[in-house]
Amino acid sequence: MATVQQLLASPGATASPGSTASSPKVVKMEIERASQSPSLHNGNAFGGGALQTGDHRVVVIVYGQGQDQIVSVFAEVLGKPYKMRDSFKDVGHEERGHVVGILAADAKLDVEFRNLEHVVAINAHCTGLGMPPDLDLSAHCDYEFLYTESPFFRRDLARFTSFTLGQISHHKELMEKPRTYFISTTFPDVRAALPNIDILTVGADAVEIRVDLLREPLADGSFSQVPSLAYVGEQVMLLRQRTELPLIFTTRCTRENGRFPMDDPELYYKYLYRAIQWGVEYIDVELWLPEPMRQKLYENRGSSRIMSAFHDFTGNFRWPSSYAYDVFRRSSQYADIVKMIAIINDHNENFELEYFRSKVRSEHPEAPPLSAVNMGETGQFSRTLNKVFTPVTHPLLPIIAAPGQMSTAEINAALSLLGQLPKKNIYGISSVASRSATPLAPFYEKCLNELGLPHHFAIVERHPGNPGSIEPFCNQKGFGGAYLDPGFSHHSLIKASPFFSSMNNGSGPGLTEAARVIGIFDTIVVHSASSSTSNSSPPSVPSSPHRRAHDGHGPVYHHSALPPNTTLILDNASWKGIMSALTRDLAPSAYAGRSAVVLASTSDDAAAVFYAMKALRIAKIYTIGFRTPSSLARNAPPIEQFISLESLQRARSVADETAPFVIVSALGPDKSHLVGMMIRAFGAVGGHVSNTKKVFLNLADEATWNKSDPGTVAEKSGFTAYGAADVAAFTTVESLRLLIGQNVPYSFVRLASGRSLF
Ligand SMILES: O=C1C[C@@](O)(C(=O)O)C[C@@H](O)[C@@H]1O
Repeated sequence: MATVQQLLASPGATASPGSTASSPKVVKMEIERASQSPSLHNGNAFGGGALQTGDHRVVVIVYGQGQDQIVSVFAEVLGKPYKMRDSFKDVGHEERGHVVGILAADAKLDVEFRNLEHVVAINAHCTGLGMPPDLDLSAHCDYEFLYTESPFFRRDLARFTSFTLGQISHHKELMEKPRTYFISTTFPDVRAALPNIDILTVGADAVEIRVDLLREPLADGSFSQVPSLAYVGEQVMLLRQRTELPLIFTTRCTRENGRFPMDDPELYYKYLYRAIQWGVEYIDVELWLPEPMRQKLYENRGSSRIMSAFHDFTGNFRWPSSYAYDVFRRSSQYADIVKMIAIINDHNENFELEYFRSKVRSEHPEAPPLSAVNMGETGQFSRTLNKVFTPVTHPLLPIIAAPGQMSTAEINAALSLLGQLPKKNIYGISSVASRSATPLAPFYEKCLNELGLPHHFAIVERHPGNPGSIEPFCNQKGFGGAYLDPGFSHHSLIKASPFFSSMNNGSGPGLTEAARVIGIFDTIVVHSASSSTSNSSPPSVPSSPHRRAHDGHGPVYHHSALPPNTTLILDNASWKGIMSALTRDLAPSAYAGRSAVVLASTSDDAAAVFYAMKALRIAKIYTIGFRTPSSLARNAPPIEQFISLESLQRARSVADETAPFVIVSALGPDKSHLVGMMIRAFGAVGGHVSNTKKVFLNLADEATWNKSDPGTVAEKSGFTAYGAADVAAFTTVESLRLLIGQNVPYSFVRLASGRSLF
């Protein structure tokens, strides 16, 4: 597989920016070429992040006394075997492909002198033991993972590992989204937020932790002026254990409406760099901080992204001034996002901000995206117009983080009043059987309400034998998109529907790469060129020739009641649901180079699985129960059909890392004997390569299985099992993103829909 070498700075052993420590470490990482990864190809991502091959150095876990089991959990998440060693100098070339554990007391002796090209050091510290992490180890390791022994949040470890080691990244996908929001939490102790975190974060793409607002209680009953690193670390850990959203780490200074003192800039470096080591996705770096410090943070940001921050509370700031352009220029130097926020006196200054926004965008197309709003009531209008990481509040928060902050629902209501968010009809198109399995209507209504969206949602039935029966729902002025459960073949749709086949001068509707390769679509996205909010546009414009034939040529549908500047795009969300479920507790690397067994009765049931497998770099797929058409096989990992017992035996006898590692079944209870046989056949063999448990995913509706649920059987045979419910919830997150353009976290989907529904 072709790779490109990219130089990425990784956080390494560090010193303060003013010290004479060596220059930032530059480490070679292999990043897959975009065009070869389904996830990148599509401009889409899984679980909120695009897949990359990441950091290839030997991962060394520094663990505390009595905590050696954490090494095996890291190894399991990464899908690697592990070894214990006594020092960093013992980590040689034989350790390649392994995770290595070194006891903290031993690691302290030579962590500073480790070979940075060869190893990446993670200080794993259990906060439950009552001691803060060792300061030297914190400072000298590349990263630090804080965890609690009980309950142990395996997902947090999978996420930390995938992110810090560069296997997933959220940033690209978020920046492609038409609108992004972050919620500024203002709790003195995040524990107060946790019971409501699912509802608080509906509509948010990231969660800001205002470190300066945290209040660490002291023994004498008072609060420390600045919360200690140990306290902040624990707060970050607690928050991250409970939300899958990227975090933004903010130490807002006193001059900019915060509480962090300004007399010692070094303090900021200490906290912000530690946040990078903790694997926080976004680091807010204020522009007033010394340039060498900002530069050093930027160059050592590893996988984290820097959000430069500038606030002006004087009331004298003017968007048309050369000062404003200078602030943008200086911010851009060391930032992945530039944030500029000011107090204004007159409503017209909102329009000045819009002019500023469009000017910097057109004059500096290469500059980082700009997130800019005005504060106070007068500035609220600008909060409805900003599209990149708009800060939002929520009624459940104790205080607003800045004057004039609005909630996502308030912003949407304002957009709606201004005619920027017209009411649309969104449909769940299902067959009779799936309709009873997933009554999603109340859930969608709950989401639309919570987000203050004016849309109307309805479940409608389609005639199983007639794909064209969906026409009347789609060919209407207010059509706002649909999900289809189950999805169906776009070829059959085009054949059966004059409305769809006549689109784009006869080329048909747009197709995303995923829908084209999989052959099945399960989402219809409406892309309206005139809608400034683009609330239902897809994250990327598909590259199919169909769409290109139409681009920019005015009215396209001959018989359509859809507005002429509207394009329908067929997408597939299921493959991402599958991939998100498979990578919930494992890093993508756990799948790379392994093989899979896929059971289904038709290739249509397996197509989305194949696409997910390709993105996960599965090396081979064994199939059972169906033949794979060549069009599907061309875009999938190499496929071998089990046609005899011998071929099955051959696969069973593979003893290296290419042995079957994951079984995905789409077969119903009537084929339970076959599913059980495969589970037994592959449960006990080939498990010696790493200590990672094999994975079983049941895509068939769980409700129909009763006692013989193959997930339970698989767990008894040593698999980690996931079910259709997990995939359905992740797929719903993806459909909502595509249809209403807003993020509804997985945990909320599971919570609001009720477990029994998924
Ligand atoms: O920078 C910002 C934006 C903000 O100041 C606002 O105006 O909404 C709120 C802060 O919490 C955040 O860090």
